[in-house]
Amino acid sequence: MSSPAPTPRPALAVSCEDVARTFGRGERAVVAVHGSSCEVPFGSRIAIVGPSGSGKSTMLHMMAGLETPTAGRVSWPGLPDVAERRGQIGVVFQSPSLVPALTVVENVALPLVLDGVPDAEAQERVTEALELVQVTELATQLPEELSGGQAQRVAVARVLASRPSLILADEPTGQLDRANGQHLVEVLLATAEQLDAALVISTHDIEVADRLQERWRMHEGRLKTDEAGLKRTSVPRATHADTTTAGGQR
Ligand SMILES: Nc1ncnc2c1ncn2[C@@H]1O[C@H](COP(=O)(O)OP(=O)(O)OP(=O)(O)O)[C@@H](O)[C@H]1O
Repeated sequence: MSSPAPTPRPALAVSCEDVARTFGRGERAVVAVHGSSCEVPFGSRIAIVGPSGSGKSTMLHMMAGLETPTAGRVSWPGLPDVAERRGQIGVVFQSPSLVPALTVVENVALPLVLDGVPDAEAQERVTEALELVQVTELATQLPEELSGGQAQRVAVARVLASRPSLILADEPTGQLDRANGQHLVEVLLATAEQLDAALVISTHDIEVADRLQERWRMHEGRLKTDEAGLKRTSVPRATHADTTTAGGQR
């Protein structure tokens, strides 16, 4: 008797339906994102461009599940297991946010330790990630001993070591010179390729955006995914969505 066919992986890493995010209340309320929708399939390479304050970080944080939308919903059809999802979504923050008391190697290993990855495998992944972003020689340094650009590369190594299937990078090259910035984008692209991950990068740098297959634009809190040059044909919509809505996760 033949064994049952494996369940195909749903195509979408994340889907946002009419999401909005307001900070503060009353007169002080700031609408960072107005109703915006998008779909990010596994394997896609997307740049989000837009001026400072247009809502790029807020949008990425909602895609990561770090911010809860005040309206609309975010779902991760291809990452339905809430417990596993934490390790599957890798976020590179605008500022590196390393743990000050831990060395570079300990910072990169931390998520793996927390996820219970066996020591030998964790060590292998950390070594590989440090090599990829070319910071091996900084392994025993503390964050306070690093330049901004070095710290950002370490933060990227920490994400790569987790081998995520959705990589969300917020201005990852903002603190790097041109050559290092280009190298980092190549590393993110190569890693996404290797992992068949979705990669979304917010950036002000048009050279970075040019390296990616699609370009979306944020303007005054509204996301436009249909600019000229956008080339994705239809993406199959998954039927079982684990969802974050206004009011929290379910
Ligand atoms: N936690 C917060 N509390 C209050 N307002 C916020 C908060 N986070 C973001 N905002 C506001 O929401 C708007 C969008 O901010 P966001 O950081 O998402 O923009 P951005 O496009 O990523 O900007 P940049 O390119 O400068 O990082 C801005 O007006 C910002 O001041």
